Amino acid sequence: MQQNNTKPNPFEIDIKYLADFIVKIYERQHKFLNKQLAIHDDYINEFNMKNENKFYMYKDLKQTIHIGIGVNQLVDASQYNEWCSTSIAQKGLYMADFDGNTTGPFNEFTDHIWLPHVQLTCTIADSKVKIYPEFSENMNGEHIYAILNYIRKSLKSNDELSHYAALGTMKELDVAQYQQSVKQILKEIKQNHIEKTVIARQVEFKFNNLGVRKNAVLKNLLISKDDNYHIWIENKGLCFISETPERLVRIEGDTLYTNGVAGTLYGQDKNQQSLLKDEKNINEHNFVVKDIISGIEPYIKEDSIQVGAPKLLSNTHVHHIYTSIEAKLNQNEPIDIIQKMHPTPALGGVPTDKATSLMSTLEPFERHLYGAPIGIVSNQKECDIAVGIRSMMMDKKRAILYAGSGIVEGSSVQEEQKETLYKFKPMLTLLGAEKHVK
Ligand SMILES: C=C(O[C@H]1C=CC=C(C(=O)O)[C@@H]1O)C(=O)O
Repeated sequence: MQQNNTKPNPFEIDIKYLADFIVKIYERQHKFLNKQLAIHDDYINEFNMKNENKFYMYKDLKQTIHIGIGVNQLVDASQYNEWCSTSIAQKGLYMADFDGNTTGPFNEFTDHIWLPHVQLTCTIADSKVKIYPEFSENMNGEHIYAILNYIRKSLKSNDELSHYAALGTMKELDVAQYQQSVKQILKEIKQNHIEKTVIARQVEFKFNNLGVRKNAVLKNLLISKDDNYHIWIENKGLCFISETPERLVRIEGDTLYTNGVAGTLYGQDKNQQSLLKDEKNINEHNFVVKDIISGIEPYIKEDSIQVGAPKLLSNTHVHHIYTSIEAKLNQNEPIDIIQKMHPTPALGGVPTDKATSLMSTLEPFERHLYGAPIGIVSNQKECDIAVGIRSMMMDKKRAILYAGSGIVEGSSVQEEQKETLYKFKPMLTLLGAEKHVK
């Protein structure tokens, strides 16, 4: 990243062009990486091969968008403190896979901080977007500003992409096995071994031979009105995409912010406020909040914790009970805190060990980035980390969608199956395929 501590000059665009601007950046990734200063052809080819389709976009709950193009360096999470001791302020994308087993499709990135060649941080104030470009030492800054300028000149709000629908067939996978698993968990709960276990399932959306228009899917993610994290991580054409309401942790200065999000009502035409009075959902929510608080206790100052009153968090397809939690840190070790907090019972269960081992014997697939901590980490000991639910892994031929729900006493197989079907809707909407779920 840039070799000085001064804030780079911001680049400004009108907010109405934001989605198109980012889609165009996505389409022109190679242009950002190609023209290096005085580097001969072989190097350029090798450089392009290495950086092929390595891109991320992470929009946090404060609407700040972080974009990364290419990989300049991968910092192993265990080297975090050494990285912090370098004087240049840097930030990058951190991801873990769900259970720390690094055999997933993004295995070279998991438990690493991905420092891109070009990083764009977009902040929104009034109706303007300020874009702060930063770039690695071997990049040409003038070249990057020239591409940004070129894109700005070519902008005309392009609605066409957002009406796109991917054509294909949808299939719920392993339904009988899922139903059996919910019954099995309910049995374990009755026998009092376990209070809550989250079980997930998958839907496959196979594209027809036209394939998928990735730039249209990205645009749909960018124009989504729901107040969630929006995540796109891509490596060699394989994309992990998530629209998640779950914050694991945000650390800003000496303050830690986290949320309990659990307890669900699905569908649009229901009395949403009733969720805040529903005993089963309140119990499920309380497990999560209690566990999060005990997880952060070693890291926070006594009596500094502020827990909000439970509120309704409403999205287009599903609504949750939400509790904000804020505290002052007594020690700031972001990576340790992330690893200690994950998985909260919103994704694992109570007690964590028993619930997660039951979950892994019952789910017929690896979770990889589904439910994993993903977010921005800086060497100034700040971070903003989401949990990768309501997500999909997409390539040219198909998308595998993931969603789960917490099973507690009083859960029913049909209700949980339906709830998860609604939780697939945000990803189906990005594909323009939501009509597949009635
Ligand atoms: C595991 C998921 O949701 C979790 C997060 C919020 C509410 C949940 C629930 O009410 O079951 C789940 O614990 C998912 O969407 O895949």
